Amino acid sequence: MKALSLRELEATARSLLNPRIHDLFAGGSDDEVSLRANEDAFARLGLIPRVLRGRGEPRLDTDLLGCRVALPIVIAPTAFHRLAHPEGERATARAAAAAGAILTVSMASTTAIEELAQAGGPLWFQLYLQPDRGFTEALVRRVEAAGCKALVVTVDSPVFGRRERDLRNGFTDLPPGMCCENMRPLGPDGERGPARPIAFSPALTWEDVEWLRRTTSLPIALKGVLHPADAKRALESGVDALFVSNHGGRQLDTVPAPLELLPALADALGGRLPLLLDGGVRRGTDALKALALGARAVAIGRPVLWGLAVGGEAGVAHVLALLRSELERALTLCGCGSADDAGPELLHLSRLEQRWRTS
Ligand SMILES: Cc1cc2nc3c(=O)[nH]c(=O)nc-3n(C[C@H](O)[C@H](O)[C@H](O)COP(=O)(O)O)c2cc1C
Ligand SMILES: CC(C)CC(=O)C(=O)O
Repeated sequence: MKALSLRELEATARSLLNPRIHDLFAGGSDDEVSLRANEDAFARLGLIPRVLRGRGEPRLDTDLLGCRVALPIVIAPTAFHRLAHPEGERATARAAAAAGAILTVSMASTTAIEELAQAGGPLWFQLYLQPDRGFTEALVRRVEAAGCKALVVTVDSPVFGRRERDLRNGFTDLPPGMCCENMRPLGPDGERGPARPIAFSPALTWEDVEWLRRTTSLPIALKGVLHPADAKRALESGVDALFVSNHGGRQLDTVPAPLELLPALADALGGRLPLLLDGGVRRGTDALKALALGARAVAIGRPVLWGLAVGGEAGVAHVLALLRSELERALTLCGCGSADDAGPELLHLSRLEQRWRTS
């Protein structure tokens, strides 16, 4: 029987996965306060529907960084899909292409970007800026040549978060035969060298982002900008979008849920950059709440890994189909014909929040 919800799918994935792999995917950093906060924030925010608006069947298609997509739900970058299913990222890419959804390929993908491009769907590529600019530039050229439509630069990882589940389980490395395929430098004849480790650098600055801006004409999204002052700074660096994300609660712990930080970021930017949100999106109503608070789209991380673990390509297709139909239903129940109709008036804000937002 197919899972009726992402929660059911998560439970099935848990029963199928090796517990160390399950923990690697499910876990957060330190006390996992942010991890829990992400889902809780959606549950705590209520929706107040509008009625009798006659908007008909809702439309989900939209534009994201120059890509026409079938739904405002993006696949967030997650590492190591081949640990979830033997076909790994290839299965994810095929499911995303069939659904008309963007797949953001992780820099820690266990499949080469050229192979994923064969699925034919729109791809974004997630980058950790490496201190070796020559390597970073070569990788950017490689993903440009593969046809990626945007770069998603993750900026919340000047050091890797401390994930105690992995330390307890002794998970330190990928099994033999698997590596971060895009970290293998291409030689002059196209042969691939050994994979380099991904470097996390506390020395990176806005100047590195500006260097990247000068180095590529691809749209650039910064992932993990949470402070309104940084959002304003991002405008000056010439980037094209921000991912409001706490890395699924895996980097700095006790960072509030992105949903709670979204209004202040939207206010700071005043519509000058599109915002995407990830962290804890498990229902169509969650996506609707983020859209109502000003996100252009949401992204999902772990649900895709659960789908892969349970059913490979069909499992990921099921994840996207469930969220799609739930979002359509939520929009219809709220009297919306599209995400454009969804605004903060649909949200049950506390009196305190209402006063703050109107002051
Ligand atoms: C197993 C796993 C691996 C991840 N790998 C990456 C990664 O390689 N790069 C990155 O920027 N974010 C990575 N993330 C964070 C996701 O892109 C995303 O921010 C987060 O998973 C969203 O929260 P959700 O899992 O609750 O949907 C990873 C998250 C998980 C759970
Ligand atoms: C292995 C890492 C590069 C993937 C990551 O960002 C994460 O696990 O959160």
